[in-house]
Amino acid sequence: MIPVEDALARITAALSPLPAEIVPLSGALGRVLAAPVAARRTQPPVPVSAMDGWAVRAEDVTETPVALDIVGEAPAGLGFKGRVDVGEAVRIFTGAPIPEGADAVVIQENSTVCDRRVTLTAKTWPGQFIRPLGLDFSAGEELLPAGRTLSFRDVALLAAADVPDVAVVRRPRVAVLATGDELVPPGAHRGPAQIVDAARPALVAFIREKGGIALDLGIARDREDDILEKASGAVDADLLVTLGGASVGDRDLVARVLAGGGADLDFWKIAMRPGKPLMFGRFGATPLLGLPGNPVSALVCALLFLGPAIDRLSGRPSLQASCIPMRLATPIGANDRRQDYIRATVEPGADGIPVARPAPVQDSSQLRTFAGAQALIVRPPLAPAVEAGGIVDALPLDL
Ligand SMILES: Nc1nc2c(c(=O)[nH]1)N[C@H]1C(S)=C(S)[C@@H](COP(=O)(O)OP(=O)(O)OC[C@H]3O[C@@H](n4cnc5c(N)ncnc54)[C@H](O)[C@@H]3O)O[C@H]1N2
Ligand code: MOO
Repeated sequence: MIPVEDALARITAALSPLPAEIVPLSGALGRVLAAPVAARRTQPPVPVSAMDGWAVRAEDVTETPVALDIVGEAPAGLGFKGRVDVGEAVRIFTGAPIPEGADAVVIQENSTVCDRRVTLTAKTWPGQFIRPLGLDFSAGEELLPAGRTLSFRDVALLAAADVPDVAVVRRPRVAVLATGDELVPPGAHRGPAQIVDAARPALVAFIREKGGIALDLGIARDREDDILEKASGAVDADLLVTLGGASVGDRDLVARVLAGGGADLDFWKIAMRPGKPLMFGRFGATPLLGLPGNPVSALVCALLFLGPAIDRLSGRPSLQASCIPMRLATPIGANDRRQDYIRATVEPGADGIPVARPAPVQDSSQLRTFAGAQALIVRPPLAPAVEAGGIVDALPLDL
């Protein structure tokens, strides 16, 4: 059994970011930049007004009230073609270029208009309510780094910077294959003791949530030919994830069968609970992550290993949540040699430290406590017992 950190390091070292492709900005949300993006224009491209009001020479408005001649209008996107001379004002709107000669804007709330004259009732100073050239960014400046997962805010920035398309890392294609004679898909006709395949739909969802493309290879029966045939559907995938058949039972065939069919295992079994029989290697040219069958084991391993694997293929730094200190609501015993991930709900703590309440039973078949968990308490190998009120490390899930 290898430690969790070693397993993670071996998985990420065996994978590299996928090649880039160009996508229009309309399809860029959630994609990962393959290269830094620079602004293609300066914003604002000229000094502009930040308010609706009057473009003036500040030195004409040092004493108020003062009446100025209205000599024109500066709409946004167009501006006023002439200049503002001594004793003159131009009607201006938010975003419009500041006319030549003007160096301040008086907001319209501080003005009254009579005939072709405006009376200003508030003093101003050079630069007031003017957005200088390049206030936001300048052409050629790097706006976003490679590896950035694009948010809707980034889309706004790139659009404003006149960037119509971007180079992003190709989406990882991740194939998922469940194994087991006992499994039936949710909703299908089944025998009284058959088991519903819960982990495969969960993995498909997880892969999508991580920005990958899930290739659902279905359920393979516990037969060599079926496992090999279905696994061969991953030939174009960037990663093959299998579920189950990883342990020592007579029907736990996955490692054996895939090895016969060209798989090369780097490791098999890690010092972790749940999730001991985790495998990693290659099936032909395709990287292979073999998750244990117990559904909570499979999905905790997905969080800890599949997530970072997809991040690595996607060319982004791993977004894995890091541990934070939490206070224990109930005591936990000393740990053995496997790093433990204990499902817990979380309550606010009086001193600001969140309080983690471990589910009383931690069987790796119990999906309800997994769905309801807000954190996984991480117990390193051989960690001593902790009393109620003691501090533990925990990985927040979706607090
Ligand atoms: N004698 C031993 N038995 C077991 C050991 C061991 O070391 N010695 N390890 C246990 C641990 S820990 C785990 S985890 C499981 C994992 O074994 P497998 O990967 O071979 O999993 P299966 O036997 O195929 O399945 C286990 C269990 O989970 C159900 N299952 C499988 N796939 C799914 C799915 N897609 N959705 C929902 N449930 C699934 C399956 O029906 C079994 O009930 O082995 C322990 N045994
Ligand atoms: O590792 Mo198993 O995952 O303890 O149930």
